Amino acid sequence: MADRLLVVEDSKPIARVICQLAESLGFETVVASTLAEVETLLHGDTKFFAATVDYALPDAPDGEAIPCVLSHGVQAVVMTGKMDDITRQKILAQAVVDYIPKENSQAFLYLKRILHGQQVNHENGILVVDDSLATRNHVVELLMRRNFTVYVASDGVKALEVLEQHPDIKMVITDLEMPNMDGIELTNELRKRYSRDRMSVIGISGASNGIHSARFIKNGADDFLRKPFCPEEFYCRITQNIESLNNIKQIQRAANTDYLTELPNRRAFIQIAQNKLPKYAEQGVIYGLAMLDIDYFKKINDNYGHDAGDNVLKMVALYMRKHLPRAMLARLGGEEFAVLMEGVDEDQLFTRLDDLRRELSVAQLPYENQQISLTISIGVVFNGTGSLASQMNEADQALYNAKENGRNQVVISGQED
Ligand SMILES: Nc1nc2c(ncn2[C@@H]2O[C@H](COP(=O)(O)OP(=O)(O)OP(=O)(O)O)[C@@H](O)[C@H]2O)c(=O)[nH]1
Repeated sequence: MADRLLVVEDSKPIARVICQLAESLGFETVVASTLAEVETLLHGDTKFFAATVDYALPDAPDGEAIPCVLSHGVQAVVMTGKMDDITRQKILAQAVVDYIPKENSQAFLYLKRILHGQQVNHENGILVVDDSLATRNHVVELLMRRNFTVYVASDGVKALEVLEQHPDIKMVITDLEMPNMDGIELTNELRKRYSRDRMSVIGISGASNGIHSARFIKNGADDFLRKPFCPEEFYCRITQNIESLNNIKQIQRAANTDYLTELPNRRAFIQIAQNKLPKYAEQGVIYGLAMLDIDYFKKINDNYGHDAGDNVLKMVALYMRKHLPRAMLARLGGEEFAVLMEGVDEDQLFTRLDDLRRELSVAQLPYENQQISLTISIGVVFNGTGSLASQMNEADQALYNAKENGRNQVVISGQED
């Protein structure tokens, strides 16, 4: 069921814009235009994930809807036309997610970013390291408001233990002075274990000069906060660092994924297989490497068009996923795919690949109003001994033999006769 967003807003056009952007994020929206309506809704059975709260309403001109929403355990993002410092202080003194001045259309883009963050931030684990319980609790409370998954440790040594147990942690916020292992030593240790594209480190210190920020950064931290910090600055730095980690992850994923089939591409296959082969040899794991190619694929493009060809490539990838759920699959390029499968003997591997071949050979792949039939050829190396490149060549040679022998077959290298 969709999460529900309460939109507290007396201007109908603004409420409509907020509802549209919230619905584009998958929220179900309920609008209230007065404090009285808010109270009625919150006393009812409807559960709300969060609320956007207009600061001034006809029956609540001075932000009275904010404590009302918060007292019902609903997170509030405040939208305000008032920009003065007293209003800002008054809003920030309450446990709101954020406040957004309604100055221009940027405000709505920012709101969308905040709401999306509230939906997905639980996927981001953040470790807070501080020996002061008061500071730790303050930072934890700020992070919880933004729905992050939060862990705590009271010094560097304990922080490393927590990190071992929770691989989902993406960010460490660490104080400088702590017993056993201080923030600088911890940052150093973290950088030995986690690269910058895997983990973000933010240092915190109360020192008034700039020395500590430079020390943190030079020891591998990504950012620095000076105590006392205001919630706005804190959130800006956290969000920016988390977003850049997630952007790097997305770029890495795009660079390693075939856009059409969403299988790993050649680069990813080679990288992963090159890591796996020495481990298989070391641990005596049995495995097979196969090259798979669609027969006469050019004719499919010629007869049905390039889009139909693309669709066939996607369908073949789906059949491969179905028959080889535990194998590593990849589209190497064009109409050529690769399979790396561990823990199966030669007969089992042959049977799985041949089942895939057989099912595809009798399938009628639908495309628009047409049914497309095809066959595939597969070349396999079982428990190869050479480098990945030489095993791929060997599998390619077996594939070539499968094509030469009439296509629509699986050939295991060394068993051609
Ligand atoms: N639709 C589509 N076609 C592609 C794509 N990449 C490569 N091709 C086409 O795949 C075809 C491959 O043709 P060939 O290498 O001659 O091989 P084939 O027709 O499958 O013949 P055999 O492999 O000998 O059975 C070419 O026509 C390419 O244009 C793609 O991403 N989408």
